[in-house]
Amino acid sequence: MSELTALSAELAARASELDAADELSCLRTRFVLDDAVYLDGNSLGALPVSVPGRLADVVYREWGELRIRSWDESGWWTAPERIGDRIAPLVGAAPGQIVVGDSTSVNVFKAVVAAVRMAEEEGGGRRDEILVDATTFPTDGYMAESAARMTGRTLRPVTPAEVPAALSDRTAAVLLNHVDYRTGRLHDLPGLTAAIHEAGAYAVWDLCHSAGALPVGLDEHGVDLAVGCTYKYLNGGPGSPAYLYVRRDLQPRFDSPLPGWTSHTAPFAMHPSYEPAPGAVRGRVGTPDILSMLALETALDVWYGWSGGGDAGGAAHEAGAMIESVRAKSLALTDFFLRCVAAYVPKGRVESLTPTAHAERGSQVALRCDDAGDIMKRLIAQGVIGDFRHPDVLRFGFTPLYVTFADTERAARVLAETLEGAG
Ligand SMILES: Cc1ncc(COP(=O)(O)O)c(C=O)c1O
Ligand SMILES: Nc1c(O)cccc1C(=O)C[C@H](N)C(=O)O
Repeated sequence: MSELTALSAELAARASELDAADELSCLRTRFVLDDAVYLDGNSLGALPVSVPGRLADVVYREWGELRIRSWDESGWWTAPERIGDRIAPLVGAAPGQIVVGDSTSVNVFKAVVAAVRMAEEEGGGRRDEILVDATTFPTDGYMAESAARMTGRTLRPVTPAEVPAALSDRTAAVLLNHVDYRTGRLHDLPGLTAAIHEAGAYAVWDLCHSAGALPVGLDEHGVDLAVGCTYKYLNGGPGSPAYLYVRRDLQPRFDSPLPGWTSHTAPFAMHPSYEPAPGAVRGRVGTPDILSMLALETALDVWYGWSGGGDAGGAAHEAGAMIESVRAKSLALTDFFLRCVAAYVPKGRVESLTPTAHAERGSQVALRCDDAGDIMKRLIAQGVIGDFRHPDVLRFGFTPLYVTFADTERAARVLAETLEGAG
């Protein structure tokens, strides 16, 4: 037996052991998957088995038969806050602080402008600077730039590591990503939020790449505002609505730059003047996108009833406990992937951009190599689905709800064969 074959047999055996011991393994059958290794759940989560049936019921019965009555009778009108409360335990928030709707981009805009307006209330125009993560997914930067222009502030891009030194009594708000979309680096949300507060500024976090993959602790760490999408680790489907978290004590001061009628305290009174609703409702804009929203609601079932369910409080507790289990598996998967890559791929052929320290790692592994675009095409053709991020990054996302250790070993092995074949 060659050295590589022996190594491969050993890693495959280890994968079997890890899969056998995995307490989340029963959840994989709740998703529609095929023979491919799906490592792109950090871009679009897999389809939960329960969603098509639920959507058919929403379309044929709730819309087709009940029609307009469904806004009340089927709970459509209150869906944004109800589903917000289903997401809340996954990001460490008590109920009543998250509203689902719009895209992440739109929620970034609402959150940043609202944060600046709060800072202005306290310090007038003296707080004239917004800090933004210089390494951010671009949409956050574009939105922050527009928010800065609209509020008459200066936008200053800095890396998360530079934030503490960049903070001053001029800082109004700071917009950061919890996990970097390119490298998979997990930033220090507790430490950075504390530093931002120390400077008297407001912290806005983008949770797109962390929610559903690791505990966030929004309430525990005193985060002011947060946003995130639901189509990655929350498996809500393509274009499923995003969410906005506004900490409870800040809600009365949340002054939305997009005060649509559904955030009015009496939307059906059709008043000419705007009076914001109390609570999370204040973060709404227009009519909720019910089909996507109810698909998301069903997709979130996987987090509830994992080990029996119980009452609402018990279910929230259970979802909170499950995210801890998901985090443990996520780290085990990414550790194992890095180990397999180190074993199979010749030294120097790829360079990992993802930190090895658990405290600094999200739920993806990013590998740099010059021919990444071509390599990813070849990988996909062989049933290993990751993605390519310009100019030279191979990105592999690990969704612990449905990715196995056997998948992980196979992905690394196919990657090594592909890299060898590509010369
Ligand atoms: C960190 C981050 N923020 C924002 C977005 C974009 O969100 P949306 O397209 O929902 O506005 C993405 C991915 O699409 C992202 O990765
Ligand atoms: N939102 C996406 C889309 O509509 C099409 C393709 C990809 C996406 C993504 O989510 C990209 C993702 N945020 C990323 O981290 O690259």
